[in-house]
Parts: sequence; structure tokens; C-alpha cells
Amino acid sequence: MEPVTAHDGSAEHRQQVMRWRKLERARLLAVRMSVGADLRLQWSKSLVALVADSADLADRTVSFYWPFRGEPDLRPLAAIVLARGGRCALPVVVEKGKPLEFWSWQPGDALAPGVWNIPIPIIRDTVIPDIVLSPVVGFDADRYRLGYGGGFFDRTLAAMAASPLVIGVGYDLARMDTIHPLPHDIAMSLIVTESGVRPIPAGRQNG
Ligand SMILES: Nc1nc2c(c(=O)[nH]1)N(C=O)[C@@H](CNc1ccc(C(=O)N[C@@H](CCC(=O)O)C(=O)O)cc1)CN2
Ligand SMILES: Nc1ncnc2c1ncn2[C@@H]1O[C@H](COP(=O)(O)OP(=O)(O)OP(=O)(O)O)[C@@H](O)[C@H]1O
Repeated sequence: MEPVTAHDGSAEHRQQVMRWRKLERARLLAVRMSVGADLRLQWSKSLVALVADSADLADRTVSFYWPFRGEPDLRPLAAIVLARGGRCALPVVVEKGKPLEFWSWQPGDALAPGVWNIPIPIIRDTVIPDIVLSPVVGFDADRYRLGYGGGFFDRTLAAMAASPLVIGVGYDLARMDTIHPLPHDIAMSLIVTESGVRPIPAGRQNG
């Protein structure tokens, strides 16, 4: 693969990073899809428990996502959020190149296919999440996230008046040394994989 050699913030550097990311996304997605569905489901169950423990969900509005392309399935966590007095939402692409909207959702609600055929609620009831669960294609040691390349989460987080807690959710296999962060990249607050939370929230080092 063509390495990233320019480190000067030039247009050339940016172009190299974007080309490199495209190949890395394809590589990481292929690795993810090569894992059997049974193992991914097992990891998803670990992730539900770890995410539930990584943040105070009581009375919070939490943005989920409808899993596709082998993403962890965190939907069982929605019942826990609701039981603790919280609300749930799904991210919705309203226009390419624009921030996502978060539409109120709970398990059992009617859905319709949105962009990329990802299901979205049939009713547009926009909410502002306190906690955003963000699926990662890749993540690095500084908690930067590589997504599908649409820039949706970065654009959305940049546009929000109050920063939510952003939990990047993925599998250990998505770990990278660096995503070669660019000025628009926004680091996650936490990254959770099937093997744990990084960094470990203060006061939970013994858990
Ligand atoms: N499960 C899930 N739902 C989600 C997201 C996600 O990452 N996972 N999203 C998180 O963002 C949003 C959808 N993300 C999307 C990202 C890119 C494109 C898209 O059309 N991409 C272009 C290629 C982009 C490029 O490489 O330049 C395309 O396919 O033509 C569509 C949706 C909202 N819902
Ligand atoms: N705040 C922003 N304002 C305008 N453009 C942005 C912003 N954040 C990201 N972008 C643009 O989005 C494009 C994709 O960015 P990037 O490679 O970081 O996507 P990604 O994080 O992998 O995708 P996604 O967030 O959809 O999962 C880039 O061209 C970038 O310039």
C-alpha cells in the first residue's frame, strides 16, 4: 500500500491520507466480514454488557444504530436504557454532506429503508442525544475513529452545541496504530471492544 509520507498538513498530505483510508476501510471491512456470525453475536453480547457499564445511562437519550455489514448489534441495550428511564434514537442521513439527525426510536417501532437501505423510523421526531454510540470501521490508540468515509459523525459532532459522550463501538480486530488524524477528525470519548473499555473510566479500574 502507498504509505503516508507527507506530514505537513498540505493538500498532498490530505490526499495521501484519504487514499490510504479508502484501502484501510476495505481491508478492515473484509476482516470483519470474514468473522463468523456466531462469533460476532458473542462479541456483541459482551459489548452490550461493557457499554451498559461504561456510562451512566439513567435518564439519558442514547443514539443507537441499526447494525449492518457485520457491525456489533447493540439493540438489546435499548431495553436497558428504557428500563433506566432513558430514551433511544437512530441516526438518519437526511442529506449527503450534511450532519446526521437523530430520530426518536424504540424497539418495535415501524421502520422504513433509508440511505444505503439502513432502516430509519417512519416518523421524524428529532432529539439531541446525550450519548452517541458510534460504530467504527477502525479506531486508533488516540481514540480516533475511521468510519465508512461519509464524514457523517465528524460533521454531526462538530455541529452540536453541547458535546455528547461519544462511545466508539467495535471489535478488537478494528484496532489500528493511527488513522492519520486530519483537522476535521473528532476523537471518541471512549472506545469499547469485546475485550474492554479504553480508557477505563475513573473509579472503575478494579472492575
Ligand atoms: N449502522 C449504521 N447506521 C448508520 C451509520 C453507520 O455508520 N452505521 N452512519 C454513519 O455515518 C450513517 C450512514 N452512513 C453512511 C455513510 C456513507 C454513505 C455513502 O453514501 N457513502 C458513499 C461513499 C462515501 C465515500 O467513500 O466517499 C457511497 O456509498 O456512495 C451512506 C451512509 C447513519 N446510519
Ligand atoms: N466537520 C466537517 N465539515 C465538513 N466536512 C467534513 C467534516 N468532517 C468531515 N468532513 C468530510 O467528510 C469526508 C470524510 O471524512 P472521513 O474520512 O473522516 O470519514 P469517516 O469518519 O470515515 O466517515 P463517517 O463519519 O461517515 O463514518 C472528508 O472529505 C471530510 O473533509
